Amino acid sequence: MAEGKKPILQACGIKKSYGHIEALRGVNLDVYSGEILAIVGDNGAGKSTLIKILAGAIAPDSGKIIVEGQAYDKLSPRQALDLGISTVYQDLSLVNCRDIAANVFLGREPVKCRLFINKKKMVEESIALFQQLNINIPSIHALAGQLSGGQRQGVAVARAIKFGGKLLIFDEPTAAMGVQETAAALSLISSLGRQGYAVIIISHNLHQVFSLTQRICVIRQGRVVDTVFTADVTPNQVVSLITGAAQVTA
Ligand SMILES: Nc1ncnc2c1ncn2[C@@H]1O[C@H](COP(=O)(O)OP(=O)(O)OP(=O)(O)O)[C@@H](O)[C@H]1O
Repeated sequence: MAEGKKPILQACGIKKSYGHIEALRGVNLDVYSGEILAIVGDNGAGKSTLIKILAGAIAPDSGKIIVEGQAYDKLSPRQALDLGISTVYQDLSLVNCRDIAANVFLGREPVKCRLFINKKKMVEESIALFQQLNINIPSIHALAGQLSGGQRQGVAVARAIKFGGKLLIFDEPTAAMGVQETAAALSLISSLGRQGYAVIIISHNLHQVFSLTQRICVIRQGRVVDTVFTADVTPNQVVSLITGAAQVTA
């Protein structure tokens, strides 16, 4: 990345086994603010294991996670969130029977007079956030259960950012979305990079990876085989890195 720029997050020598399966065999990764980085690899390569470790959902067997210069052996989910690392789940994290503002503030509602939930503040701040992120929603008072997949993802992103998210992780962000929703979700992710957030996406869709990212980290059998600038490679080269097939040159 840009010379002199410090990574917001580094994974150093991360190893993780499940019984005799070595899911990660010493993974190194740097992530920078303002970049969208794809992690690609075949099924079972270790992508999900890596992001679960970064998000504090599982602990590595060894290695370090360095966030803004501070090294950790492992993170708890709470610690990861407090450090600004947020995984954006489109389905699991919203309460369908509550409205959008309630979902943005879920569990961290502002109070007034030390007693009452300050709904007005929640609504105003949610509206401002959706404007900043250019997310279209039918109404701030709509219930989460009435939203499309893309809009739900928007609410999840708004919540992550509202509570200090600096590195947003998306696992297959457009899986199960229609064409229009996919376009809106990709445009939102793109704008996050432009606004200075760090973004990691896991995707099997190389077309998406090439249209969205600045760098691509390829994982094969638990190892990072290469991290490349998207502009410097072709999709075929990335496929070769994923599969380990030798490059055939004309
Ligand atoms: N909880 C678990 N228990 C046992 N083995 C696991 C567990 N989670 C992952 N693995 C194994 O670890 C390896 C890496 O899995 P992981 O889910 O990280 O791969 P992935 O690259 O995300 O794959 P996919 O693209 O299919 O989601 C695989 O061999 C998988 O079977």
